[in-house]
Amino acid sequence: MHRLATKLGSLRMVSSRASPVKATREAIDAAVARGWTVVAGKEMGQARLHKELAFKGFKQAWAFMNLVAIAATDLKHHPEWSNVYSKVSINLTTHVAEVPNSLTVLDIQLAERIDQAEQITRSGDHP
Ligand SMILES: C[C@H](O)[C@H](O)[C@H]1CNC2=NC(N)=NC(=O)C2=N1
Repeated sequence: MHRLATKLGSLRMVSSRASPVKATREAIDAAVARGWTVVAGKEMGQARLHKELAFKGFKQAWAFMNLVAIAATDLKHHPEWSNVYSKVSINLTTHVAEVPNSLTVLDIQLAERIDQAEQITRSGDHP
């Protein structure tokens, strides 16, 4: 009995998080209209949304990244990004998309939150 219980317990450990669904064409087009680029996935990779941002300086770039970190934590969906001084380069993709090699609603939601974070940061007074 013990072994069966252990086995069942391990099964329960499997994440119940459903795979995020494919983003709609309209949502992707809206992101592209806001400056995002769709990069087709490589053989093993996933399709991704890409954006490059330039800020006034490092502090403003960092303030932006801090806002994005909050959004990513909320969504449990995280960017693949890099920062060089005032520049931030962002890729959004879903590791376990329901439809392989597709952009998902989480990529779209995070892109929307990133664009809000950009507007907030640029309206602020971060040198
Ligand atoms: C358990 C955790 O929430 C998952 O592994 C999340 C973490 N952040 C993530 N971020 C991204 N971009 N894709 C994912 O599939 C993903 N999965």
